Amino acid sequence: MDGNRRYPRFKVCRKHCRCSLRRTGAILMISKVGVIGAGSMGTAVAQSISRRAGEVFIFGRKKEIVDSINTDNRNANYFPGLRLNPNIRARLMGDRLDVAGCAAVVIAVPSSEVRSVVKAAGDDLSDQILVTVSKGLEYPSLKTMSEIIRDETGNPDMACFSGPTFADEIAYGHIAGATIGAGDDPSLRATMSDLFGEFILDFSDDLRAVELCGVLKNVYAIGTGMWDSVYSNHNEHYTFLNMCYKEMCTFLKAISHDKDIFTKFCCFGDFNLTANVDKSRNRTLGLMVGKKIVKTPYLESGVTFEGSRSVKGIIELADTHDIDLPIARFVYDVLSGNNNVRASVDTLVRKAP
Ligand SMILES: NC(=O)c1ccc[n+]([C@@H]2O[C@H](COP(=O)([O-])OP(=O)(O)OC[C@H]3O[C@@H](n4cnc5c(N)ncnc54)[C@H](O)[C@@H]3O)[C@@H](O)[C@H]2O)c1
Ligand SMILES: O=P(O)(O)OC[C@H](O)CO
Repeated sequence: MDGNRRYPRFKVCRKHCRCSLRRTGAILMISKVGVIGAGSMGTAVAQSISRRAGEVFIFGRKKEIVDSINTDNRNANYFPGLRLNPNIRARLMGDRLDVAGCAAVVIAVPSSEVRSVVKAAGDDLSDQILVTVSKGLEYPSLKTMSEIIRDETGNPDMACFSGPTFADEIAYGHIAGATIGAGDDPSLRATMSDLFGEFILDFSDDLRAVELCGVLKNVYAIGTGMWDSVYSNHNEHYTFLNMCYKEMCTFLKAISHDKDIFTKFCCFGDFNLTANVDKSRNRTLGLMVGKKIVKTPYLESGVTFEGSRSVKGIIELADTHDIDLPIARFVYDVLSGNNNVRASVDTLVRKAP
């Protein structure tokens, strides 16, 4: 299906623009947005935003991808069949990031790279609105992406975007819901609504908790894949899914002041999507390790398996709140080389409260 056909080229309204950004009293247009990361999520988000903004610049580190976007309006590595909107241009990341004039910059690289990318950008990212879509937890600092970005840029204008949002489906313009995690500054929320106006949005003022939902759901998606590699009946699958969600919510209850987080897109929706749908890399990793199709270590594959990188951190973070996460520990144990998945799964069943 040609996703471009569903959205006529966005016309920048210069008079009564609904997309005006009202920061610090000034009326700004979404004339220019930066996206760091030319992988699947960076490209997808750029395509979505380009339907609502004047220009979108993708900053990539691979010359062939930058060239493919600029000469052929395609990201040949990630979406060879998708024609990118012509107002998307790509730039090679160099010593400086030329993000001057961008109303917002979206950070869409794997979580393990976020600190080095924003550190390298230094002052270039100090006065834009920064939005992270990366779902991970730094180890051993146990910091979320927004905490890392704030550390490195000193910029307080931070938000995150998280929900049941497979990149390819975003790129082709299919309906999706997402949670914006941001403080309660109404102008920041308004900017997010403008940028992500294609999505059904809900909001949380607990940015960290929204980010942790994205971390947790990846871990439990791996776990569900492992479980499903052993048990294949529907009752079994949904029983485990329920056990995972309960464990995730126990942790969130302890750390979040957002009492409604459990019903938001970043929590229920993203957990279900990632744990249930084989398109998920995290679920697929669990299935493949469980079925012994791949052995650990598998990280050399270059595939972005976020849950495997953050599982140790999430267990330690829960420990600091005196919370035990037996399913997360099971995931960590199997990923660390315990390849008797059936025995570990059976232990989980026996220990279930
Ligand atoms: N793909 C999805 O469906 C999806 C959806 C929501 C959120 N996310 C999150 O977005 C983040 C990125 O995932 P993705 O799916 O785009 O991964 P990806 O593997 O498709 O792409 C990652 C991109 O980042 C680039 N990159 C890596 N290190 C870099 C560096 N140091 N400097 C510049 N570029 C660098 C790679 O070259 C690659 O192009 C992850 O945290 C993921 O959880 C992904
Ligand atoms: O493919 P996954 O498992 O990295 O999941 C992608 C997104 O996070 C889904 O919202």
